[in-house]
Amino acid sequence: MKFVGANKITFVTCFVLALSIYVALHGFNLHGVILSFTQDSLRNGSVSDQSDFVSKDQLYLAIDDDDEDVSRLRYDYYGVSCPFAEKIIGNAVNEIYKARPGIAPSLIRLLFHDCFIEGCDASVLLDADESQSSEKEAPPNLSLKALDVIASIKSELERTCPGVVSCADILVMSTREALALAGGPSYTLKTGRKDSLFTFKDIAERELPSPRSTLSQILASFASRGFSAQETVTLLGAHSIGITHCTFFKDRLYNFSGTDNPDPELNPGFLQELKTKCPFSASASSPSPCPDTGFAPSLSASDYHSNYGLSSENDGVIDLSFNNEGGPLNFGSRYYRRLLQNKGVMYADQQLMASEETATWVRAYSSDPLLFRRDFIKAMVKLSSYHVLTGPLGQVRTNCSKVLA
Ligand code: HEM
Ligand SMILES: [Ca+2]
Ligand SMILES: [Ca+2]
Repeated sequence: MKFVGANKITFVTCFVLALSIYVALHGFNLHGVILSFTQDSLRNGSVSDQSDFVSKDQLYLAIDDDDEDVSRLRYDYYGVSCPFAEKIIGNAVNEIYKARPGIAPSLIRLLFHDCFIEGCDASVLLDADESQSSEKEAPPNLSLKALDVIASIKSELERTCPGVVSCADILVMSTREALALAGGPSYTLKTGRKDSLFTFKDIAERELPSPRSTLSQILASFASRGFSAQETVTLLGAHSIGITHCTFFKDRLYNFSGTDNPDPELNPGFLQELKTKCPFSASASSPSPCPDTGFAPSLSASDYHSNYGLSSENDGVIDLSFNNEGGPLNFGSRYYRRLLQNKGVMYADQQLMASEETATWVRAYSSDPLLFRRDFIKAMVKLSSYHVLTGPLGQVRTNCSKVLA
């Protein structure tokens, strides 16, 4: 019996070995395809300097551009270099989620804010240093959470496979796990993202959509990143979990567009409910003062904040899941049903009803949770792969908040 057992082990070892050789060859063949494609374009004269001495890596660089990056992500990218990476991330998210279920929406928002600004490159996680101020300091990012979750998973992975798993990949994989725990759909993800060397505070401040955006602003901002109107409606379904601070919609309750009256579009019953949770305060009519400088909103300060208000510490919050209205499987659909009743919390949310095209998708998702889940998977996979750094571009940080020296 012992002998047979040993044989079995030898057989398994050989099989695994053969499989990895096959995978290695297969990988090499794929590289060959890229090479011959490159040589074709060299022959066609699109790259001028043809040399027999050009190494594979140089050729790789020669064909590199933004559109090539996504195609270089792979399933099981860490299969050899860190085989338990996905397991470690999954277990960690599970453990943290038990104590803090709020990490699910917070991670989803963190992913959105990272990917939307210069792609999914963990640029949002970097601290300020001598050479650059941090994206985290941009007003829309001041209310981000769960950065500590990524940091703690990163340090666990650094103990197992030092310097291997990028922060950008940890963010997309952790978010996928958290979303599934929160009742959202699950999906498979390619990996191989690299981390940026830069953080983009000014771009984040300018380009993250404001809760006071109009539909055309929202659609333009998503369209410039390749997302259709339908995909934009789909992604906003993430607003069916998590929280929103009163600051981001309080003007709708007390002084909408300087009228001293509520937003006439708001459902009257819902208006009363929101007023109870977000009582009138001096800052209701104009966005709150800068907490870092402490000065009351002067003209320039309120201009600064009118794009994206800042939340103060004693600001109330609204539960976007409304006590899990409709049950966890209503992830997404409940958001659209609420929009149909004029119960969008932010002005930007309710704007999805402002055109026939987007309203059609709101109606479709409100009545067909499975359609929503299918589309949400596609949109999240697309968002998670938006404008990634791969191959020789970027780096793998060892600490997610610091560029590798
Ligand atoms: C027009 C586009 C969007 C605007 C204006 C917007 C704005 C906001 C604002 C102001 C908050 C409240 C933050 C707070 O009070 O702490 C929020 C929360 C959230 N957003 Fe968005 N968002 C947009 C799109 C998205 C997208 C595309 C996603 C993901 C796919 C997303 C996911 C979330 C989640 C999950 C939360 C809850 C966060 C938490 O509980 O920590 N948002 N959003
Ligand atoms: Ca890129
Ligand atoms: Ca980014």
